[in-house]
Amino acid sequence: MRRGGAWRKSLGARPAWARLGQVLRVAVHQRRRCSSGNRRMRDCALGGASRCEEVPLRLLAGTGYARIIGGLCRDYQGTRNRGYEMGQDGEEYLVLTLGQAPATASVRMAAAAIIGTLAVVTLVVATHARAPMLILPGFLPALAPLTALADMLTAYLLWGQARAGEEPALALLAVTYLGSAVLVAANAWLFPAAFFVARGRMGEASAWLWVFWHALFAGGVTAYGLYPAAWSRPANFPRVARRSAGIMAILVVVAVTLARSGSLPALVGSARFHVPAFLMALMPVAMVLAMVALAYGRRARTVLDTWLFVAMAGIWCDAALMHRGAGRFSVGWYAAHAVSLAASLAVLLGCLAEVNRLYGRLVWREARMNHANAHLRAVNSELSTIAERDALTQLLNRRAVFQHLSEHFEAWRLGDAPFGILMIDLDHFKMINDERGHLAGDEVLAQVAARLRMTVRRSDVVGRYGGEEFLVVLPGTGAQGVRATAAKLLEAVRSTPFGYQDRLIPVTVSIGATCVDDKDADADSIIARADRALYAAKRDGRDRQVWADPAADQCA
Ligand SMILES: Nc1nc2c(ncn2[C@@H]2O[C@H](COP(=O)(O)OP(=O)(O)OP(=O)(O)O)[C@@H](O)[C@H]2O)c(=O)[nH]1
Repeated sequence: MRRGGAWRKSLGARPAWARLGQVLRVAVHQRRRCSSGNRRMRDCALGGASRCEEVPLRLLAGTGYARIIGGLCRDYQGTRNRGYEMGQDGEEYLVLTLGQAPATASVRMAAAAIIGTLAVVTLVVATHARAPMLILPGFLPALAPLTALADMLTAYLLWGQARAGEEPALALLAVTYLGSAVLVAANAWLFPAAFFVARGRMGEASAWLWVFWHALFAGGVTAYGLYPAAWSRPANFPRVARRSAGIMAILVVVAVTLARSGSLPALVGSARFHVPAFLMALMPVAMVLAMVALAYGRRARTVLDTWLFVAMAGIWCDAALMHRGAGRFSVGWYAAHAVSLAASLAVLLGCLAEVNRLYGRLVWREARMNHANAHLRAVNSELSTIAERDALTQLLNRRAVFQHLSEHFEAWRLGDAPFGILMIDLDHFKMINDERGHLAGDEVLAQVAARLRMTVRRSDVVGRYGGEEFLVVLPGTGAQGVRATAAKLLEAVRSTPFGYQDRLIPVTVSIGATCVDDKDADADSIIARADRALYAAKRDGRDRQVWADPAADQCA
């Protein structure tokens, strides 16, 4: 059974509880989306036998990615591997481009409002389209560069998106926009009296370039709309990008050459731009075909497709107004060019708005993540303190001090200087507990610990090894230094009694001292030796140190 194979595979490395939570979140989410009654969407449900289970999954639950994957499922069935890349840890991550981000309700409403406005403007202007207007020679030279620039920027934006997601269809669209920019520029360049003094056939070349430009744009968008989802593989990206750029370059060169050759039928009659009826009839049909391709080929559900739909609607209005107008410098002609600039801006501005919106979300998400990370770091450091420290004395606990000892032992084995240790035990501590209570005992322990810590060097390691027993590790210290330190500690504890409430409690300690030896197999054997010395110190009368001689005097 194919169902859910990839999902399970990609979830496989995670703990069972995390997998269950993730699967449930996706299932709940997709069921919610599927409840709209749309069969295709229902197919996307976790248990459905659609192709959406081929969508590799690396969900970041609660970040909105589930929704996007739902959108992908619905809109791009069978687009296996598309828009994904392998992370360093071998997991697949979603790469979201504008060609995949689903259009939000507000984007759709804005697009619908713009199309409505365009339709109304076109209807109103169409009734006066034939009226002649003042001849403004600077109009086209001013407008066309803007249109060409908008197309070029759109091409640049789309190319970036295409490369990021390795989407061949987006590359095709980017190349279409680039070709369109070149033809717009050529159309304005060859327009009579725009840049050159008018002569010859009254700018036939320019008129034909206008036709080629519209035909090429409609053709490119249709190809993008009908681009088979099954071919949308990253592996196809370089080939499709190269081929479409090559074909577009040939088309543009052919269009400019043909337009300039003078071999095409005249479009401009009596100094007026007049496209023959058959061409004019073809033009809106081509636009409508492109819109149908967008609506049914790609379902126009993504941000990009939505704005592309607006652009096509604008160009349809442009062609209709040109058709209704009475040639150059009529109301229809002026309005058509203005609408065509608006159409060129549609995708650019729409996509920029989306990029801004996504950037805003990214910034917020990053801020939230930084905050969460800071919190995590604080909790981690608190946890490691709890794990390492003894709550009563704030010294290292037994595990941590033993860990330090083991590390020093390993370092010594690898050639570091020898070290010594002191095993320190409070004398008759039971009596303090029995006579003054456990709270007094606790207080004495804490104060002794602080005094031990203060007496030794910063680099020495002091830990609470047991109830009233402390372990001190003295790195880089020879026998003489170890003995001297033990003497200092005996004196530090003995010299000043410890205060508890308004009483002074005299305390002494016994110390077993030793240093690392060649015969030591591990840290435990040093501890055992120090322990024996401590026992001897207790036996010999307490308040003293006893040196446990290693066979070979490493510490000398
Ligand atoms: N208040 C307090 N007492 C503790 C703590 N840990 C261990 N003790 C007590 O320390 C005492 C240790 O008693 P013993 O092992 O007989 O040692 P001692 O009385 O110091 O006698 P010597 O070591 O032989 O000098 C016991 O009464 C333990 O209950 C602690 O965290 N707080």
